[in-house]
Amino acid sequence: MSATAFNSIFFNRAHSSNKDLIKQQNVKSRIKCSIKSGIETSQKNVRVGVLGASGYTGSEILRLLANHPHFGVALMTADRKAGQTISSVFPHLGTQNLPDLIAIKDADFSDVDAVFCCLPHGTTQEIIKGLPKHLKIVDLSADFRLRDVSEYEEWYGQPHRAPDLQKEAIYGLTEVLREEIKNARLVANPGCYPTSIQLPLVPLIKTNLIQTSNIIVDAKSGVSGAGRSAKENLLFTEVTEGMNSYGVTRHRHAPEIEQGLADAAGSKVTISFTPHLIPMSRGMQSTIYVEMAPGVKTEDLYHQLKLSYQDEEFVVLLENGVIPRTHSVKGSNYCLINVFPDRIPGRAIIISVIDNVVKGASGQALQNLNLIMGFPENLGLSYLPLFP
Ligand SMILES: NC(=O)C1=CN([C@@H]2O[C@H](COP(=O)(O)OP(=O)(O)OC[C@H]3O[C@@H](n4cnc5c(N)ncnc54)[C@H](OP(=O)(O)O)[C@@H]3O)[C@@H](O)[C@H]2O)C=CC1
Ligand SMILES: CC(=O)N[C@@H](CCC(=O)OP(=O)(O)O)C(=O)O
Repeated sequence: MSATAFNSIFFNRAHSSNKDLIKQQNVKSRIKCSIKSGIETSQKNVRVGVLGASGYTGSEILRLLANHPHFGVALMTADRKAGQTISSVFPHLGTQNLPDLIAIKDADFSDVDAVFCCLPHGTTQEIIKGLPKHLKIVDLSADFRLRDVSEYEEWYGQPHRAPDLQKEAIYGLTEVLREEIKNARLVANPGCYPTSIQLPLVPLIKTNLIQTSNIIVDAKSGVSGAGRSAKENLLFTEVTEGMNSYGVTRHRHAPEIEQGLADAAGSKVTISFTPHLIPMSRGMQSTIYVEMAPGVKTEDLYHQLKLSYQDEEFVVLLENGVIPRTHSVKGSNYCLINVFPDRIPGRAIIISVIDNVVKGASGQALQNLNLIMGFPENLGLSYLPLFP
């Protein structure tokens, strides 16, 4: 289908009244956010802001948007790097015709349709609370992921600053909550560990193939998962040639994962979860140990996952026996999964890999904004991985 045909389908579907249609066409004609990516400026008919564009997830959104036929970057913010050009901060994006980085307080959102919010958790609630209500928002931070604000306060150690907005937020695990996301104004994009863990477990729990009482997750992340700001434990000397677990028994992603698994089970679920930092820049593996329901075999888990994801572009069950590797998802929006029999009867081992910055953050965020705006959800995302 041509991009022009997409445009007319999109505008007819998403904007039913003539008034809205004219408004959108005006927005389209005003667009100046040209991008030297082979996609014509005139086709970029949705104006997008990237808040936190000088960070890892913000820059990854910009990389993905370079190949998006409809989303043009109208505005980009930074904190310490406000006032700088994108090519000085990220030379790999310097070929793109992007606006300069500005402080959020100087941003004018009147001509912007949607924002990706790529800001640190804890500061995001206050910022989103102050944004104009016409904006569609995909928030990559953890600030709106936990439905229960008291649980947020317990795990994040500070009061929730936007409890009313929390009620409106839809959790953005795309393959699981697609229909809800389509109608959302504010999407709470999942954390990277929660994405890699829930994608394999939710279908197995929903179909009662595994016990929910004894789930153990051993997960590993590349260092970009911790963001771009300088921290002592992220120095090259601290990270290289070694690995370490962190957040043992108390990582803030545990309640997020348990919330999603409890929704699938219809009852409370508690997991053992230990994350590790390993010396690579991007990538994430979750190795998940589960106890199967009585009479269930590993092949049943495999077939159920195959069935659940048979129509999904980005969640892929590998061939029997093939081990998922982080190398095989680098730079892409894929989640690769496989299931193996444990030597202990009745138990299975599930391995799930993603790129933490793509499917674990910016890629899934783009999938979600595509859905909200009525576009095919894979637009801008059909990259093959960068193996090796
Ligand atoms: N990295 C990852 O793999 C994942 C990250 N996330 C979440 O996404 C969000 C962004 O992460 P990431 O890109 O890694 O983080 P970075 O630290 O790399 O980037 C943070 C961005 O926010 C800006 N910023 C920092 N403080 C403020 C402030 N007080 N007001 C306005 N802007 C501010 C920074 O600007 P400047 O650089 O100019 O100071 C920068 O642009 C976080 O909430 C993170 O937890 C979610 C999933 C995975
Ligand atoms: C390696 C590393 O430090 N990873 C981060 C998780 C990244 C992520 O998904 O973070 P949010 O929940 O903040 O969005 C961590 O463990 O806190």
